[in-house]
Amino acid sequence: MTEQEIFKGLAGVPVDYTAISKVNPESNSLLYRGYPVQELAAQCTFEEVAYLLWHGELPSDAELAAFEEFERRHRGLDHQTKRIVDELPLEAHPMDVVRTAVSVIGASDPETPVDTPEANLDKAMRLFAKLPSIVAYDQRRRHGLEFVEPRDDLGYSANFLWQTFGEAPELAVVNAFDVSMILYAEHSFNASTFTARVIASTLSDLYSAVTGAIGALKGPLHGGANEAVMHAFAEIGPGEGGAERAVAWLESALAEKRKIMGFGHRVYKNGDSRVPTMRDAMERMVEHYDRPELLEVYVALEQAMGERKNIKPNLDYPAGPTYHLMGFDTPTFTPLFVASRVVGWTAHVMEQLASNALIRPLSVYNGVDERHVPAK
Ligand SMILES: CC(=O)SCCNC(=O)CCNC(=O)[C@H](O)C(C)(C)COP(=O)(O)OP(=O)(O)OC[C@H]1O[C@@H](n2cnc3c(N)ncnc32)[C@H](O)[C@@H]1OP(=O)(O)O
Ligand SMILES: O=C([O-])CC(=O)C(=O)O
Repeated sequence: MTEQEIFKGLAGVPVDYTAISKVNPESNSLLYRGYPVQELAAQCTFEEVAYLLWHGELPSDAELAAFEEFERRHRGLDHQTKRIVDELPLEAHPMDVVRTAVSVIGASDPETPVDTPEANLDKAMRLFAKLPSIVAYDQRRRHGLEFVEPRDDLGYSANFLWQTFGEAPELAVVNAFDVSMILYAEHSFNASTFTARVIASTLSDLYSAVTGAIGALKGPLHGGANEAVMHAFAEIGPGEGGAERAVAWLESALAEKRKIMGFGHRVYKNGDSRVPTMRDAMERMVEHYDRPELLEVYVALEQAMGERKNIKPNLDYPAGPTYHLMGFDTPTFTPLFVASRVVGWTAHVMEQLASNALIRPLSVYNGVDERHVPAK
């Protein structure tokens, strides 16, 4: 038998072009439509960045105003979606809830089969507007709290925090949250985006692509890692002496051959381009909530992981503690990632459809040789 080379996990294999973002591990940079993500995080709102990712250009004042008006008008949750969310068990993982809610929205939308670029953009913008209501409400219902109606005098991030906590959020918190949304929005052919593109390539619909992408994001090797980071912090435990406990925890986790969540990356091998910006936001939140012990654990674990394995943090490492400080429940962290990445997923669905080829790679068979059912 001749040995045929295979590319396990498609590692290092380019499978298509994209004009949406450029991940460059050599220069440790990430560009959205040509703009460095750090500049966008410093100077733009998440709404502007979403517009950029979908349209390819930053919006003019009039374009932004029209998009913001659309987004604010579509924030509410219809009765049917709310009723179905209410029927799901309170123990259901929030990723399962958000996946189901997107599926319900798709099943109820008469436009689902219409796949013109205009119809898909409209669906993408409506999903973008509705996801905060779903994610916020799911966290609240687990605490026995009612749905909080959106406020159309607030921008996307301020309203997201308002709908989750039912209190007017402080500006510093809104800014840190907005930065996290911008950083999470897009990252080329990661596993969930590739899933969305595979689904789109069969000429299925945009909601199916997003539903599948949510399933792919849930896993701890991908988006589920932001939640898993906080499980590690919980295992390390609160209180004084966090740095020593973090190092001891790491030693035993590595001895048990556990993967340390929030570290490592398929593409970046010298650190994730988004981490310094997210870490700044996290440090602002540590100061804002006066929780220096959390930063102590963060720094100790990062340093020990560098010394023991020479593996650097990815975006999920600073994002997890940031969301924890803001008051989000740990299982809500990955749905926050969904609310942001829906922009990237839907931009990729539209890009895939604009120049589609069915995605269908080959496999190399290594099962038993041909054989025959014995004659009876
Ligand atoms: C937003 C995002 O989705 S970013 C990714 C979030 N995921 C995580 O944080 C999960 C933890 N990280 C990992 O599991 C990995 O680093 C991945 C899945 C992200 C990337 O994996 P790959 O590119 O396939 O790297 P691979 O798994 O081959 O790692 C190479 C070596 O580093 C080790 N390694 C990589 N990451 C880690 C980690 N987080 N903890 C411990 N060891 C690790 C591997 O065990 C492997 O060691 P070996 O050669 O002795 O077997
Ligand atoms: O690119 C990846 O493989 C994972 C990642 O960082 C992301 O999706 O943001």
